[in-house]
Amino acid sequence: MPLDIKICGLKTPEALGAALVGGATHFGFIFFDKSPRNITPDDAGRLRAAALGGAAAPTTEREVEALAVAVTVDAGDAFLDEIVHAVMPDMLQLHGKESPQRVAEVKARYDLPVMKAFSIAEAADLEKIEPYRGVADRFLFDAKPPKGAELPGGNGVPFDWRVLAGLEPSIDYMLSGGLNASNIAEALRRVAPPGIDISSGVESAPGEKDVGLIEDFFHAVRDAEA
Ligand SMILES: O=C(O)c1ccccc1NCC(=O)[C@H](O)[C@H](O)COP(=O)(O)O
Repeated sequence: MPLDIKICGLKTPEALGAALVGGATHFGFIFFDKSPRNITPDDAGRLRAAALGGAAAPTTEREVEALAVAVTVDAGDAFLDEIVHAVMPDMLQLHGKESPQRVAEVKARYDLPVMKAFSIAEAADLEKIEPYRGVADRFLFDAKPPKGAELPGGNGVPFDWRVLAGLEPSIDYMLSGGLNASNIAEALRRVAPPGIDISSGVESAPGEKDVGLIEDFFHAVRDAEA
């Protein structure tokens, strides 16, 4: 199976263009006002539209097919309505404490696939996914936020990937948390995840995506795959 690659926290056409040219299968927008990657639904909608037909327009079929992911944290219906209306995302990523019932409700309300994020530190944390199986379409395994961190994700810290060793092979997920061009080869070798997700590792400062770092990351992924 080809590896899914999500570049998250995009705010500029340049960064989105670099992600698409590099071969991202997913691109993420963060709708969380405490995040340095926060973007308004209207701005994300414009960026997405530009990616489909403007300055950052894709030139290959693979780029056109990349999926827009809207990332929210315990968002209510009114905010989700606004995001879905403005962005027309292909997938919703729920990165808060959403219950299985809430995930099911969101899926049904928007008729969109949902990726549910979980903070992982030890093998026991994986038990939390059980009630979400058959409800969420995909999981995202991220590190637990460091003490005092304001963000549930995007903290640039990895977790111990060995805890994924016992995971059932049928579970579809993205590996996330502190990935970068230097550690992605080891992550792919050790974990062989169906997908990977990166944000801080392609930034020059919190929330500032760097086109050069995005390119370096894709080169590292392609070298590791070769
Ligand atoms: O990135 C954020 O600022 C963020 C804020 C609130 C909820 C989720 C957030 N990010 C979600 C992602 O999917 C990130 O890509 C993921 O946590 C990995 O981030 P990083 O460790 O920085 O690569």
